Amino acid sequence: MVVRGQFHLQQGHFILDVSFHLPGQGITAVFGPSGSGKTTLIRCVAGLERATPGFLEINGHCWQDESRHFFLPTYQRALGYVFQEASLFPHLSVVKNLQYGFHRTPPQQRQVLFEEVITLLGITTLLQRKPEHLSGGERQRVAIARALLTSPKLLLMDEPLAALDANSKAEILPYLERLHEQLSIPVLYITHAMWEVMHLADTLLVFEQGKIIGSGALTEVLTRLDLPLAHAYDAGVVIEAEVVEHDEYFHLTYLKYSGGQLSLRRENLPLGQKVRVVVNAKDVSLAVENEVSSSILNIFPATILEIVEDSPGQMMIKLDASGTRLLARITKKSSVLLKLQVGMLVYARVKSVALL
Ligand SMILES: Nc1ncnc2c1ncn2[C@@H]1O[C@H](COP(=O)(O)OP(=O)(O)OP(=O)(O)O)[C@@H](O)[C@H]1O
Repeated sequence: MVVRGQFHLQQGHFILDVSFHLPGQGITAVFGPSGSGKTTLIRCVAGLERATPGFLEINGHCWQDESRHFFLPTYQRALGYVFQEASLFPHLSVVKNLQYGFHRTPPQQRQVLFEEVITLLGITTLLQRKPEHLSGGERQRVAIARALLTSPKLLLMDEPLAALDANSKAEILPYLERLHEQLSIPVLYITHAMWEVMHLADTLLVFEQGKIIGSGALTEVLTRLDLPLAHAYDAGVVIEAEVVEHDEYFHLTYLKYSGGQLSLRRENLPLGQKVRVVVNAKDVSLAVENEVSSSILNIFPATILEIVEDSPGQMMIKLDASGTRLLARITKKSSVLLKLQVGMLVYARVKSVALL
């Protein structure tokens, strides 16, 4: 199951020139500076622009193939589109807004149940309200539900949280996470916020000046030292882990991940719960010996994969800690004093692990 495409489109001075091959499920975050072409890509995928050459196939369904002059118009593409501002019909109640899309999909093509989507987005108690009586976060949850109820083969989300305040963003994220766990629809998710990428993305597409400069699994792309992301202030990695133990005496929670165990401040989470944690490059220091006298709890043996100058006087080090990628930002002076080299075994000391 894959989503693959290729578009070439000129608009004024701007040229979109991309080709991509993405997993057929999960969330692909589309990330890049303003004006780099993210919305243009989504418009091509939706059939709102006709790129030539152009090709698009969604899990075996061809929507465009210019080599045989084939272009499926937007209204025939089974896609859901969620924008920054939820565009609900103001005169209809929430339930009528939802039924509108649901009933337009022939019963034999429906892939989701009405009740299932309402429960998933937590909107059961909002059904009789008019959109004007909903908060921004609630409106956006209804907009997502409405898009899902059309049984799309692809969900396009163009900065769906950008217009919300911090509280509404935090309120809606768990619903997006659930959507991601429980539905197998591929999602293209445009955002400017690294925080959202780290929370939600499985795959990352990085845009610059109309081109895709990086694409692949989230951490693989986040740790590519030739891309700007690994040199941003908040550069870091995401680790998928599971809660395995709580230590009441020391007020710690232990997480298991593919490379071993991590501890963090006691969190009220059930055992077995899957979580994501972020380890920022600025919170990782390196030692050439394992100092047992250190106050740091999370220390991992790791091999240096790459070393590059990050900014004047600062180095970015890419590490492999038993199969898990880490980034460490250290001073150039420390790098010279420790005689760091590619292939060397070091100890990565992680000062802080943040639960997402
Ligand atoms: N109809 C058009 N005619 C000419 N240029 C256009 C047209 N539509 C978009 N552009 C230009 O194409 C470029 C890419 O725009 P696009 O909206 O895809 O960027 P973006 O990455 O989504 O930006 P943002 O993050 O600010 O939404 C911009 O330079 C924009 O000015």
